[in-house]
Amino acid sequence: MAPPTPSVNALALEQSAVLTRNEHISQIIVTATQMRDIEARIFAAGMPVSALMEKVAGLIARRIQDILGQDCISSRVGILTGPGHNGGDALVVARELHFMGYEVWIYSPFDKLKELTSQHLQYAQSLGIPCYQDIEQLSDCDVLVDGLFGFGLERKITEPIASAINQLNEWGKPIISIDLPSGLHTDTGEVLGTAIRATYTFCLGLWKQGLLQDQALDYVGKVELIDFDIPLADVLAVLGDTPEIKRITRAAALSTLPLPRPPVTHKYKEGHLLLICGSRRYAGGAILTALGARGSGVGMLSIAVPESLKHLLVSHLPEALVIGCPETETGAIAQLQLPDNTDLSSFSAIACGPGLTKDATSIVEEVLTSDRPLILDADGLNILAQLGTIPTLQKRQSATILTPHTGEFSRLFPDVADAKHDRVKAVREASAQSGAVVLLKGARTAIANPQGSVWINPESTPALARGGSGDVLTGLLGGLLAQVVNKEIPIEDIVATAAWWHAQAGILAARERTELGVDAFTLSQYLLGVLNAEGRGGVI
Ligand SMILES: NC(=O)C1=CN([C@@H]2O[C@H](COP(=O)(O)OP(=O)(O)OC[C@H]3O[C@@H](n4cnc5c(N)ncnc54)[C@H](O)[C@@H]3O)[C@@H](O)[C@H]2O)[C@H](O)CC1
Ligand SMILES: [K+]
Repeated sequence: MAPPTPSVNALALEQSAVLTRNEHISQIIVTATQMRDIEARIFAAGMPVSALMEKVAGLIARRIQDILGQDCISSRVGILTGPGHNGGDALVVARELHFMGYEVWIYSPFDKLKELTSQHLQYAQSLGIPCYQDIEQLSDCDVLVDGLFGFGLERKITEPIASAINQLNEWGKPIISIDLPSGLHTDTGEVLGTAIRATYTFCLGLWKQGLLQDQALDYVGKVELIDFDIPLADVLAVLGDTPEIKRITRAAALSTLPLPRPPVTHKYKEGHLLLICGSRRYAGGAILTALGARGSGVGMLSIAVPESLKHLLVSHLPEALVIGCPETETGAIAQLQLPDNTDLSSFSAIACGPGLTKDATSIVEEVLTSDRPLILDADGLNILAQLGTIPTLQKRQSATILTPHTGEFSRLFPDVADAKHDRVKAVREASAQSGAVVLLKGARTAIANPQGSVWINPESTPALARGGSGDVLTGLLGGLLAQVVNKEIPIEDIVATAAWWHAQAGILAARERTELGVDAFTLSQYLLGVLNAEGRGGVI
């Protein structure tokens, strides 16, 4: 008798469960130690190591076939094999590509191999696949598969492998790295001696932390995850209570957006953001921050600027309530002169800093005493650093978000780990010490909360490396925060969504205008295009 047809609900639940598992796996980032412990659980549960290697390498071989295309004859594939199971993976790939009809050549410079790796080498040779110890022998290959080292790399790569890797990089041929580009530290992404400059990196099972570090970006190429069905239970059992490090994914970012809006609402229910920004010297920063806030869809936007900037802001943002404040001789805000019957607690959130100059110290001190969720950026951060980051923030009870770039970060947190070496560690320490959510800008922006959880934005564009981009982010984040701050969403998730949204707008703009065409004003105009591209133009 045929098994009962699962009800639509059961299928939907199963589908949603699969999506939940896949979505969760795509967010998780692990260290080498965590990966080793997770794989140990799988082996302890009975999965033979050789079977897992066969499964993984089969998936890799099929992805390579997708990339090379079915035209096997024209592709000579060079397989670089190391002493461990990364090399084992590569040798299984060699065998499978050989059976698919590709011309395969192997580079195997190591004498001592792990047992399983040694067996695969022996079988590949028995099939007549040429095997060499000199990298020059593979100089005619069209594409190379890098199975030298994976997450087992423990120390600096030395000769003769270092020279072979440098030679490979000089050839400039496409290189597909298995798990990580050989030579990259699995956790920090630093180069251990030298490293393969990959065209593609097929990360196996779970995202390795090193692949998402700024210092790895010149080496990883286009990264993708090869999911080999690691049970989520095994992952969670190993990660346990350790604070998570997660990739900001599209699904996670979109889930935080205040969409769809309730059919019955009004402008004050959709958040009221107070921006405090600008000076006679930096009027543009105020405009760009305000345009970022406009792009967030915030219900009401108030902008406090020096009086001499008031008409300029009104001309750019007629919908905003522009508050002209008394100004210093240098053209900075001297006093926050809010409209009658309003004070700082009248707003859902406050964003303060872009273009302020350091002559607005008293203003930053005032907003720090407010009970509102507060974002500090640019000169707001420089002034906080002068006031003393930790002692100043320890007095605050409400949510604080800091959005420094690396330079501002080192001024704010001079005693914290070097943000250039290990951004995850640095941003975690800064958040724990300050009690603030800290967004450390970079090619891979990292966000930490005081409990040690970290979000990393895995995708951005060098097009954003322009003056004013950060101002747009501050406004966007402020507007988003003002809309959702009362919706029981963790502050770091809101910050992660703003970082994702901002980067996606840059990517979208660069796709249409090249990486040279994304000035900050243009960036602000592409913000809503991201949601349309995601098919979320206001409708789920
Ligand atoms: N765990 C598994 O069974 C599976 C792992 N997968 C793949 O295998 C690697 C991890 O394998 P492992 O053998 O632990 O490490 P590596 O392959 O990276 O090999 C490291 C190997 O090299 C030695 N070594 C370390 N540093 C150096 C150095 N600087 N110079 C020379 N030799 C060095 C070290 O002693 C090790 O023996 C993982 O990335 C996956 O690719 C499969 O995907 C699934 C099964
Ligand atoms: K590798």
